[in-house]
Amino acid sequence: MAKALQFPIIDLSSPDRISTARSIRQACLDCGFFYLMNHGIDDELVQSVFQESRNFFSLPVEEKMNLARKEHRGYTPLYAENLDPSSSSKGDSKESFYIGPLESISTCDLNQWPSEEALPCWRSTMECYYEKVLHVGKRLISLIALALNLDEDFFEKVGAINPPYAFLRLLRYPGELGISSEEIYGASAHSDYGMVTILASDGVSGLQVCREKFKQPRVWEDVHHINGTFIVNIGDAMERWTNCLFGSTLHRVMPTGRERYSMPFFVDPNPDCVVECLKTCCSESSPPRFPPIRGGDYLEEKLRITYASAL
Ligand SMILES: O=C(O)CCC(=O)C(=O)O
Ligand SMILES: [Fe+2]
Repeated sequence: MAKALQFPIIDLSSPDRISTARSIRQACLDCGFFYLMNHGIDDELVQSVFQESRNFFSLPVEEKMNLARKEHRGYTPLYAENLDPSSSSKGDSKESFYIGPLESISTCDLNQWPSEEALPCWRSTMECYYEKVLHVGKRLISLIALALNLDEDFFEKVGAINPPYAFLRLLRYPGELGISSEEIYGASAHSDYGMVTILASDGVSGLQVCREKFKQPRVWEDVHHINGTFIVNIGDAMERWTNCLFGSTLHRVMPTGRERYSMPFFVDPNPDCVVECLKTCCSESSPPRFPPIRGGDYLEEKLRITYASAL
């Protein structure tokens, strides 16, 4: 049995930004995960996105495959991804749908959308949620900049979020899994690749975190759902910027026998932005641990490994 874990709760509506930034800093130093409350997105909207997600995943598989993933947008079937190729050769037992930058943000819309006949409110619901959660992401990133003793618009100035490069991913983990000789994960152990991830889940358990990724054996702790909050975690780009001061924490989703829906929103750095160690996070005794890298190059390489290794 995994131990249960309680992350700090950050109140996004607090007028005291300095104190909020201080709490975020502590959460990022401790484990890189926290709950976000009073984020300003109505639960009614979140529930309608879950409902539209259920509507999509219950379409016949041929119809879903008409929207098969291209340019990182669209549908990926069960077992098509493997987030930790070292732990299992079979892919992860989840299906997903990715929505990238919208027409209003990006010069070209590469998204794929289900037909209006099949799912009339789908696109407008997803676009509405995407815009709102992106706004939350931008507010969080300016608080993270403050938490790093930087100007609050630091990540804008270095081109990380203008234009923003964020992906909403709808996930469905089936309840029933067939018999397999290998251990099957809903999502195998990984850290997220971008700056920050904002996760909504339907409350079904399964998400686990390993707070010390370099320690063996790994200790996994259950993450509880708190109604009305998002779970936020730091991704690899932020780990590289901060020279591991803010670590990207390993997490995974274990099958529990119950169907589960979740929707992570990944705020990745703009592909042209160079992610390099912040001056405030290195010194002679603590030199940069990673070379500078274009955000796009890092993401492409991680996605290539994720999809290449699944059967
Ligand atoms: O489904 C979840 O709760 C987490 C999913 C996740 O970690 C991911 O997609 O990166
Ligand atoms: Fe993740």
